Amino acid sequence: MSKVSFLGAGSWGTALAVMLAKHGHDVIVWSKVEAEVNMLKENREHKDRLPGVKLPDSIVITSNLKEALTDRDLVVFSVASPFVRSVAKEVSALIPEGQKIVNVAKGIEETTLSTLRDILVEEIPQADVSVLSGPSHAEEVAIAMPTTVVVGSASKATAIYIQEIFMNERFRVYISPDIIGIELGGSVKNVIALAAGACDGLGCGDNTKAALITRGIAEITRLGTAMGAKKETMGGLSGIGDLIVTCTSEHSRNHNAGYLIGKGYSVEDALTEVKQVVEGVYSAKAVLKLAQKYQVSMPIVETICHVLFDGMKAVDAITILLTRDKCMEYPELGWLE
Ligand SMILES: NC(=O)C1=CN([C@@H]2O[C@H](COP(=O)(O)OP(=O)(O)OC[C@H]3O[C@@H](n4cnc5c(N)ncnc54)[C@H](O)[C@@H]3O)[C@@H](O)[C@H]2O)C=CC1
Ligand SMILES: O=C(CO)COP(=O)(O)O
Repeated sequence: MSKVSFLGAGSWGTALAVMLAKHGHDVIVWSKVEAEVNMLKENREHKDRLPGVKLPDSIVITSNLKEALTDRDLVVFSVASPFVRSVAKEVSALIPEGQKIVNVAKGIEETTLSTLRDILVEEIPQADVSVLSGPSHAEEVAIAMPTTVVVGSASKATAIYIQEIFMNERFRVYISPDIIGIELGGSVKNVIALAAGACDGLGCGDNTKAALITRGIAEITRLGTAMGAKKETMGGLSGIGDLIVTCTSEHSRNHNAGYLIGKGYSVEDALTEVKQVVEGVYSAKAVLKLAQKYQVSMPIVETICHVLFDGMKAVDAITILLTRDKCMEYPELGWLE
């Protein structure tokens, strides 16, 4: 059994911690948020995020970083993307050479366009940093609904090490060397899910949702392959798999925020209403800047940015997307003349 610490005790960190503890691992959960630590200690339950899911007695909750980071086999980064850099800076001096870290958050840093793993590698250069992603809502993982994810790592041995820790009869873990593909899929799908939610809020139908998912994965694939990701990963769990669940699930924070925006809420009001982190809002501008940098067309991302940041109405966004210049579905196919 392994010694695993979680940095970040939101719904995802808590759900994974509960799962690992139930499978016999020695689990410590740390949070920067004092109120969260107190609530978890007092109630042995994350009342805000995962009501009804009891923390096994074996889980240690702490606000002491030294306690959380001494002699651990694996450190899981489960803070929301806007806090990955600050937490990484704070913990770096306590992380030993070769420490295995796995990031489970999804996002792109707006100011640097760095992926979250890039941030961890930059701030904690002595660590061996991997990623875990896929269609996996915390609410379902916490109650052991069958779920599949993929771990991306530069080293096959590390990928297998992390796979061994997380895998159980209800949580299947695949491994892959395509770290950038996994990270981009997980980050960009949140932006597309905002659009899918907005369409639902406007009362659009299943055709619209299918169109967004299909053209969404086309955009993710264009950006991903331009940045060195493999096409296969875009058709995998961290690509189309996560895009489908985020665009369709009642649990999705991004879909729910988009839905409210489609209903006419301001972005601010929608975020207040959803309460938990809506990563697509934090990543949208970064994804658009990446599209410009790599000169790929991402019309859905561009249009949702106008809705989020320039006051465009969601209903007008649909017209704009549908009336763009006529084009081929996949221009690279061409015709043999
Ligand atoms: N909730 C889910 O079903 C899943 C979430 N994810 C990803 O995991 C990440 C975390 O998501 P959730 O747990 O849902 O978010 P959440 O909103 O439930 O929790 C975020 C956590 O970040 C930490 N945090 C908040 N403010 C902080 C600060 N100032 N400094 C340091 N840490 C702070 C806290 O522990 C907080 O609970 C996100 O990137 C999300 O996309 C990935 C898969 C599933
Ligand atoms: O990434 C997720 C599920 O795989 C969570 O998506 P939301 O943040 O939209 O809930």
